[in-house]
Amino acid sequence: MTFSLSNQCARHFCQFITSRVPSRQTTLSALFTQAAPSSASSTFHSNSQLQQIRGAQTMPMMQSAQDSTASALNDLFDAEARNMLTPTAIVDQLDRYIVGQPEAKRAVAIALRNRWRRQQLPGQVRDEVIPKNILMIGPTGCGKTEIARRLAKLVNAPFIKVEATKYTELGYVGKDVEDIVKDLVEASVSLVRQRLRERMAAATAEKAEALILEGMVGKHADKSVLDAFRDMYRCGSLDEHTVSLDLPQSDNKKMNFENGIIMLDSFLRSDRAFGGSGKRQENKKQMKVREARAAIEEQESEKVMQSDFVTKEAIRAAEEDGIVFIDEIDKIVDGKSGRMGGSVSSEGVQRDLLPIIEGSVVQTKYGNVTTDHVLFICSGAFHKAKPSDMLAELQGRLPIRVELKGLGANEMYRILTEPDANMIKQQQALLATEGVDLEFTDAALRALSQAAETANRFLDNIGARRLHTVLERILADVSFSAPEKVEEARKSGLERFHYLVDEKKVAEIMEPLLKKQDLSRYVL
Ligand SMILES: Nc1ncnc2c1ncn2[C@@H]1O[C@H](COP(=O)(O)OP(=O)(O)OP(=O)(O)O)[C@@H](O)[C@H]1O
Repeated sequence: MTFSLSNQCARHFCQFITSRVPSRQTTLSALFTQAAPSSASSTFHSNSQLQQIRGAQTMPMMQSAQDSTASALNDLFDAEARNMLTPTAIVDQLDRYIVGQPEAKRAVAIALRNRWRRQQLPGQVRDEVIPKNILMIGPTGCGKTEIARRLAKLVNAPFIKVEATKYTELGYVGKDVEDIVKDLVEASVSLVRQRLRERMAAATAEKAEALILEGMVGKHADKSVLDAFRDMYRCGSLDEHTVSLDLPQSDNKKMNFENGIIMLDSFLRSDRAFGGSGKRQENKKQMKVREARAAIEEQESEKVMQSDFVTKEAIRAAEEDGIVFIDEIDKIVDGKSGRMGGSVSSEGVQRDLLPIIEGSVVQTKYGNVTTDHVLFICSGAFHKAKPSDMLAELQGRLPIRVELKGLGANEMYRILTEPDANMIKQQQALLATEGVDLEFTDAALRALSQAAETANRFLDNIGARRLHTVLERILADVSFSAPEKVEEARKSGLERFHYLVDEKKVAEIMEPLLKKQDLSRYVL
């Protein structure tokens, strides 16, 4: 079995050998069949020779892996970072992604801060404080969902968006309103799992490293040897090398969860087993280092994923931090006829939604979930019905009303150019992967925004979503032919293909389309 060492690693390793372990120099140097700094890689034989260097002491790495895992789990939702999120800081963050709509941003920032304030209160008062839910009123595509979604992301809150029209009065065919809470818990479970994975990444990597190195150099290897192997492991030189590992059984017992503190019993037990003191079924496996790393990391995170901690934390996060965005609430409001979609009473759906928004307990497969402190953000255009047509009780539960403005050409231009990772940057990044340098003149961006606004006026007003269709239209040619264009450019000695979108190009593509409204209905 052979494995490769990159130049850098080889140099690193040689320096290490000569500077730190002169007594082992001959043995370790003999492992290299080739260590010329100019060669692309160095090769040395492994398994049998590795046996020669197995020696003295093992590093106390297990303990540090456990410590970092425990701390990763205990600060899963960045409590410290949340403390810093004042309303001003929240609005500043939202400004990075959403153009304008200052009132709506302020309203959600206050709602979020109120949540934090509530969590600082002593138990009894805390339970009395109910969230002030929000009603966003504004045309389609003006940023209502985006504000709520970004807000949730900012604080890692479980978030779901639902369409009010999907829910029907109890007893009718359709989704049951309780599904809202069930979906929220599912979102919360996914979020907790994802956060755990991210948080445990360092700890599981550390654990994998410790186990693999132990498998390679033995439990009693000299510290200097272990350090040398760690250097090689970290620069990937051992990836293709085979290691024999005593993997823990995957059916580890679930972790316990008591008083909000995770008991890492089973985790520690499995570590002890690796130290040789625990009694455990033998499960020796030969595998490549890179496979072993993936297997250990997966197994370590699965141990936590299957624990009670995930469900308990998911329910807590849904109850305390959950945000439910109910879109098209105006579609279940019809003051005059009291009918929705010709079949089910809109008032009935509103009545069904009420207990969820007011606060009730819903049974889910993960356990009971109380909705008292879930933040509900309802939204609608309210072109026909008015907010005052809603059931009085529902109106009372949505005390914060904010109006969002429709988007004109100027806002469209800002949406195109201002947010982090805006549409233009995205397109440039996509085409750059092919070797295309995409450039827009400022006049082209203005013309494009104007065309989007005109299309919204003549066709349906779909807000900023129109920018996507217009931009796709303008870039359709270069998107299709990018590989060939780059090839041609390279043949003529250029590294990359430059594609300029100027005002003229926008006019050439958009003007004929905007003149033929029948056609633009399909392509824009
Ligand atoms: N003010 C804005 N700033 C930045 N992007 C925006 C803005 N308004 C809309 N967008 C973009 O347009 C798209 C649609 O926006 P969003 O989903 O927020 O619409 P909405 O107001 O919730 O409408 P609907 O009720 O139809 O869902 C999203 O991709 C969003 O990023």
